[in-house]
Amino acid sequence: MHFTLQKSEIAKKSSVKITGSKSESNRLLLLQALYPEFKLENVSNSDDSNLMTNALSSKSEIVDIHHAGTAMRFLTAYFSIQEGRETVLTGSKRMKERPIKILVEALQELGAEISYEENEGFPPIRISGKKLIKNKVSLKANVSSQYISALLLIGSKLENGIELTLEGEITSVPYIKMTLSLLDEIGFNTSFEHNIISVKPNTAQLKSKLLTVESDWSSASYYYSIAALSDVGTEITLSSYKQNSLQGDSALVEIYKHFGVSTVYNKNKITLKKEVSSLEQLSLDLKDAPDIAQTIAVTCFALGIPCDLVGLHTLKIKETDRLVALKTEIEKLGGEVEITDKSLYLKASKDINSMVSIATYNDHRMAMAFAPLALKTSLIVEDAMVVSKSYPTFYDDLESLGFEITK
Ligand SMILES: O=C(O)C1=C[C@@H](OP(=O)(O)O)[C@@H](O)[C@H](O)C1
Ligand SMILES: C=C(OP(=O)(O)O)C(=O)O
Repeated sequence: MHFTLQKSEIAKKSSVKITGSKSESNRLLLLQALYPEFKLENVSNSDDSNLMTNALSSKSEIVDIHHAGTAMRFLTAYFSIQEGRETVLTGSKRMKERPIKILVEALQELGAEISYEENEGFPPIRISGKKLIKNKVSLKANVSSQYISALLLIGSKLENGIELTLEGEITSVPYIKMTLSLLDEIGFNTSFEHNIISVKPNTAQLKSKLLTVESDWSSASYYYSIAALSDVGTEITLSSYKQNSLQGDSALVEIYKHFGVSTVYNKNKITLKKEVSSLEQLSLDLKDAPDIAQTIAVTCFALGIPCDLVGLHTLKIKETDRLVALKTEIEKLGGEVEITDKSLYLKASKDINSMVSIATYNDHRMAMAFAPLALKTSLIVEDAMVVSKSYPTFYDDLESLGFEITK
């Protein structure tokens, strides 16, 4: 269903409670399935986390994880060590185009039995769960950090733990560190030095524990964009966040200072405040925070600020080719964009075309990144509920700020 977002004004002060981080939730759900002794709170209510929960308790041979990339990668590792269980792990049409060979080969090297059901290197895959004996493997680290996190998550269950040697440039590093920090928090021993990562085997009895998932920083990015597009003095309070986040997208705090958005931490809340800014152009390397590239590109377009974004080599294999999708949709609105396989350059623009229909390509972040534009002009968001992949209540929360949305 398409939603129309009328040109809107938002309240001077508003607040929103955002669901738990999808990335933290999907790691912790898997770890909880391996180690039932701990409990979780503020788990993400996203489709992807619900799919993860259901997949982990599924008894059927075919497990379909739709568009959920982290679930696909993490569950490939998980089902590889479920001794005696045969699983066909599949997903949406797009999931069948998202590569998994690097992870499958690493698991096979450790002794896993995995075969391709359709195209070599891509889901669906058939996994015959067994005990993995080996513990050392090398893999390419510049395609997706999710392969590395998947291996680390099961590492503690292997007889001798796991030791990974990462080849080439390491991408999306904060997501790897998040995995290690969560393992540390539960009580495992991990290390990450240069290009070697290890998780020691689980020997001692783990203590039961309540773990609280921090709210999602990628979801917060849309409010940073809204604040950047708002009048000076506008304040938006978001919960529940912490200053020492495990999520790399908390880089938003520094990045949005360029747009005049300051962040004040108060207990478990952050307040974004729009101040005067004189930004003329922006250059950023987003290899550590790929999921906020769309948000930042649209913020710059809305403000008529040229930007040069690099480190975007992972964007082509996400929910859609996000580089092509951004170029196509920003150009419909009147902008001019140049892309390569790993970068995006947006020229300065003055006018924004009105009532443009934004295609979302089964990508939640396309819908959410363009929605703040309603502060500048009316627009249509196609297949608007695509947002449920990570943030099901997105439009209700925008309405609470003052956005006028015709559903
Ligand atoms: O591990 C994770 O939770 C994620 C890692 C990142 O993927 P890549 O490492 O493929 O860039 C990110 O884009 C994705 O949304 C979530
Ligand atoms: C890339 C994303 O998710 P995934 O890879 O888990 O599908 C995302 O949420 O932006």
